[in-house]
Amino acid sequence: MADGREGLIGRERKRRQPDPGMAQRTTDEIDQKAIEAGRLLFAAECEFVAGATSPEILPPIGLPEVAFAGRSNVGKSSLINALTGRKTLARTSNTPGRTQQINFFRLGGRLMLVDMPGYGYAKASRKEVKEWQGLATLYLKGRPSLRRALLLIDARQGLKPIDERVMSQLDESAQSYQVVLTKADKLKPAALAELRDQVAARAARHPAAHPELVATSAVTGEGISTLRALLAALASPTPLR
Ligand SMILES: Nc1nc2c(ncn2[C@@H]2O[C@H](COP(=O)(O)OP(=O)(O)OP(=O)(O)O)[C@@H](O)[C@H]2O)c(=O)[nH]1
Ligand SMILES: [Mg+2]
Repeated sequence: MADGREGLIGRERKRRQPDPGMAQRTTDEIDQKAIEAGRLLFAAECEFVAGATSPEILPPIGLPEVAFAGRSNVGKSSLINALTGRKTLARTSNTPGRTQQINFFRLGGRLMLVDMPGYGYAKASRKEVKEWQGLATLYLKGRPSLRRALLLIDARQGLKPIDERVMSQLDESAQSYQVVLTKADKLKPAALAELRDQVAARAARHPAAHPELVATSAVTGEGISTLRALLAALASPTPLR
């Protein structure tokens, strides 16, 4: 299936079976419902609300938040654009380190999408790198409204030592996170399947990592409806002011 729903279906089926309220529905109907909930959420209005360069100007706690984190150039901003179906909502660039602040996008009054500055970018001045990463770390560690961090990994590069360090940091702060492969269009299906297994096995050693791994492409749309469905489950059920 082109949008990578297979993984979701397998695990959701296991997880949802004991729920007595679901007894009358088939598992496929439930999966379709999740996909539809994701479609609906991401069809809603999405607007830029704030760009924070220091902890004092983070927007007030409100909506549940999902942060897009990962190395510079991994495709964080592109994934936000692909999910929301808006090409230029988050600024993307060929130049690593483009997103230099934490950008907040309010989706349908139900979820805040948070575009993080990338890590592992060597060219910026040391002071700048320290400042962005200080802010990012502070945000990831101490934000009560952060429901999940998505840790993006470039499918062409796989998990790097710096990603593992970030994962360990998230484990230590008990911040739930989920690995998302990006640029899946760059790999042949067999190589992608192998990478998925490899990364999933490594992620399984990290206590705060969510077991589900999603492979995405902002170019082909692979995995986008699956990720929308997963994020819809984290959103506020009703719009908040
Ligand atoms: N082939 C392919 N290219 C992608 C994909 N997603 C992003 N890119 C490209 O990767 C480059 C970086 O994308 P961005 O979305 O700006 O990456 P980022 O992680 O936000 O980068 P920083 O903000 O600098 O940390 C751009 O040239 C994108 O066009 C994808 O799914 N497939
Ligand atoms: Mg960016």
